Amino acid sequence: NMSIKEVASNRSFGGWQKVYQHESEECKCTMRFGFFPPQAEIKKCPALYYLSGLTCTEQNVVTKGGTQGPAAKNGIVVITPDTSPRGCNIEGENDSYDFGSGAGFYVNATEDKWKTNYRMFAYVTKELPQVIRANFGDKVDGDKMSIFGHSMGGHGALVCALKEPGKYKSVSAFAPITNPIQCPWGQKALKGYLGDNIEDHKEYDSCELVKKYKGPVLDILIDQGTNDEFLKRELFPDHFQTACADAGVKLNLRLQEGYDHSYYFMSSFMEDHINHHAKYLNA
Ligand SMILES: N[C@@H](CCC(=O)N[C@@H](CSC=O)C(=O)NCC(=O)O)C(=O)O
Repeated sequence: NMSIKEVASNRSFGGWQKVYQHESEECKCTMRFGFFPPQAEIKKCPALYYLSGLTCTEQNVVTKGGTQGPAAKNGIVVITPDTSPRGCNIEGENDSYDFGSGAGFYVNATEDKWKTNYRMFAYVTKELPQVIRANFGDKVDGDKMSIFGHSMGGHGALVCALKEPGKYKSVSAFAPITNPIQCPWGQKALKGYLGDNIEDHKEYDSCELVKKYKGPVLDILIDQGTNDEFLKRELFPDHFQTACADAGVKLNLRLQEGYDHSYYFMSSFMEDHINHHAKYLNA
């Protein structure tokens, strides 16, 4: 079932910021996503997917990310999925901010309790692009996709690009969780969704995945605030920098003086990220 229902529509920067909902086959629940097609009436636009962080729905970036202006300027559709399945009645799904609802971590879960619904990797990389193609074939150029995200969503974006070589024309991230197998947020989520085998966790760890990446040349942009309250405990951009250097993958890691982990930080550099993707999407 590819049908979608509009739940919000607001004029913005000459386009329309939409929110849709649909019944997801992968997540077996109703999922929402933001959709901003700036020049829908004029030409088919390439698509840029944005993955949000812990506690977010599709709303956070729609209202605070500042994506619409730069997306309109570059003629890019921005698609912003939710961070997890919702309302699945799984025991414990709402118990913590960093696991379950709002914290899908963009994996395909294998643990019994979670595996039926928590399939955010398949949802983001396969189902949602199919839904977009089926509903907006006239608005969106389905062959041109890129991906970026924040924190848990920065991890998600890097993992999607590294696990699906060639699917995305470019990738970038704000303050990503780059080495989840070594940080508390990542260890909790990967153990909870995937079980105890560390080899399975490595399949969703950017530092591990970049070591064996064999796809088209990547040019990764990462912005990281130096006053980010999660930098030392959860994010480890230096680990990813070393892993990229060892693997010969181009990474532009920019340390932004005084910025924290919030949307104030991201909205400050949103235009740079969308310009980065435009270079590849509009080539
Ligand atoms: N003030 C925040 C603290 C936690 C936080 O910064 N959450 C981030 C994602 S963290 C990693 O994935 C976030 O995007 N929060 C939502 C927001 O709109 O800022 C909080 O209490 O959420």
